[in-house]
Amino acid sequence: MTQIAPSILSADFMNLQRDVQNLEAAGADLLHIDIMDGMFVPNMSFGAQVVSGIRPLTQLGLDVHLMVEQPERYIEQFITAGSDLIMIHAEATEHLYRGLQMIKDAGVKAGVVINPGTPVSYIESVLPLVDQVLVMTVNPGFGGQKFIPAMLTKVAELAAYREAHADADFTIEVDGGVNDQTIAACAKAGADVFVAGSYTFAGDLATRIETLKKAANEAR
Ligand SMILES: O=C(CO)[C@H](O)[C@H](O)COP(=O)(O)O
Ligand SMILES: [Fe+2]
Repeated sequence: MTQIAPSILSADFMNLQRDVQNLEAAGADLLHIDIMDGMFVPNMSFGAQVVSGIRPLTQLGLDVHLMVEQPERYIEQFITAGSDLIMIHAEATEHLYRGLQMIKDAGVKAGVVINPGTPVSYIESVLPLVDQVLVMTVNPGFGGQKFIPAMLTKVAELAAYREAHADADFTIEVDGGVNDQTIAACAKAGADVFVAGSYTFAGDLATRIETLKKAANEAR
């Protein structure tokens, strides 16, 4: 099933409540929330307080992308803040399995993320545990970057793995440079959840979300 997850990185932070509510009214399926620590990625965004602030404003699931070194230090905060799904980068911790287990033990969905330079084989041992795999289709840290088409082979590899393993029960998400031109190839490769920040906010929200959904569904 296609799910469009607008990233609030492209929202107007001084009018975040308005933008979150407009996204829900416009037909977004999830809210993608980017947390950047200025260490794992060369940019900072905001912390768990913002997730707590958003939580009572919307019924949408909060899809939290932690671009943070040693994310296990902050997992509890993001659970308490009301995240529905917490994703940690495979490259950011020596204790990937432990981090994912911490999230699952709290009854929250857990996701693993891989950077453009990280192969699917690196996360194979955690695939039976996770609810979502996020394939970065840009180098993490900034919105508005160009989609990297070579990442599609990883999406297809994950889709084939899921097909072949009865114990695999994860959605495949793509993040970075997703727009009306790039989404079809992602859907064809097997992605289910599509993050779109700059594209969604560059026009009428409902029209853009609908355009993305239609292009993904037609490509399947
Ligand atoms: O994780 C991210 C950046 O690291 C963002 O989710 C992503 O870049 C979305 O922005 P855009 O759709 O503008 O590429
Ligand atoms: Fe993201």
